[in-house]
Amino acid sequence: MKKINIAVDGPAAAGKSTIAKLVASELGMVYVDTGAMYRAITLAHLAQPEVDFETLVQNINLKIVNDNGQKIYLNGEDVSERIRENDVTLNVSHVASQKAVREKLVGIQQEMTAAKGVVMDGRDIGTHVIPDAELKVYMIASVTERAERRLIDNQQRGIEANFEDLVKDIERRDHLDMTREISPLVKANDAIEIDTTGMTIETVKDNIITLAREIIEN
Ligand SMILES: Nc1ncnc2c1ncn2[C@@H]1O[C@H](COP(=O)(O)OP(=O)(O)OP(=O)(O)O)[C@@H](O)[C@H]1O
Ligand SMILES: Nc1ccn([C@@H]2O[C@H](COP(=O)(O)O)[C@@H](O)[C@H]2O)c(=O)n1
Repeated sequence: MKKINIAVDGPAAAGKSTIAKLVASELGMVYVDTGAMYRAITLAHLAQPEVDFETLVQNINLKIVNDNGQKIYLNGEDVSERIRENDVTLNVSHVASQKAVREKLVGIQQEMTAAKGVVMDGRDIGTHVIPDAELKVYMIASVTERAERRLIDNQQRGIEANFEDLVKDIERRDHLDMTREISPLVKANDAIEIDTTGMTIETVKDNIITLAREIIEN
């Protein structure tokens, strides 16, 4: 069977991680959530705001473990849940705009995808990390639907949230991610756009599996 990489990009809370995880599991591929990596560096920055980004990333120990999903360890500590909290979410787009941070993480991500067989989600996967990915998906949904989904998500994780603040955060983060100088969020020319507004998780997953199987089997 042909081994492929799948890039899933799109704005905040569009459903990228949920769908990427399910697709990877069904196709026996490895799932990688790159947003978690930027969040982990943000956590390290919040602990040492006086350290410049170049020094910070040189001295960081980031470990990604695929264990029915993804776990992320920062300097030996499992921070998979901690990185979802509001202080990290508020600061992550600023940290992700730094050249030293992007160079470090894109390098790690390209190593992870070199042997193929990866479903990777993020903002610059199809445009910069794996521009030769066999399948690229650009996933979008209306801001209100994304905020409603994230509200439920946060409530389930025990993170304080309200709908209006979530709309503002999603719009603010999308704006920063789409207008930054290095690798802004943009749809790759050869990506297939899927608007998941009003679609179930199952339907979105099945659509991508169909697209992937066509490539794998031909
Ligand atoms: N098609 C869908 N229908 C309904 N809910 C969905 C759908 N896709 C995802 N969700 C839910 O929306 C929430 C946000 O999804 P997810 O975390 O996968 O988005 P994301 O694009 O990876 O977000 P971020 O980039 O901010 O990490 C999750 O709780 C997920 O279960
Ligand atoms: N490839 C990526 C992935 C993420 N980012 C930045 O991280 C933030 C958090 O990502 P989530 O997917 O966990 O929401 C995101 O808002 C981006 O600022 C990135 O730059 N590139």
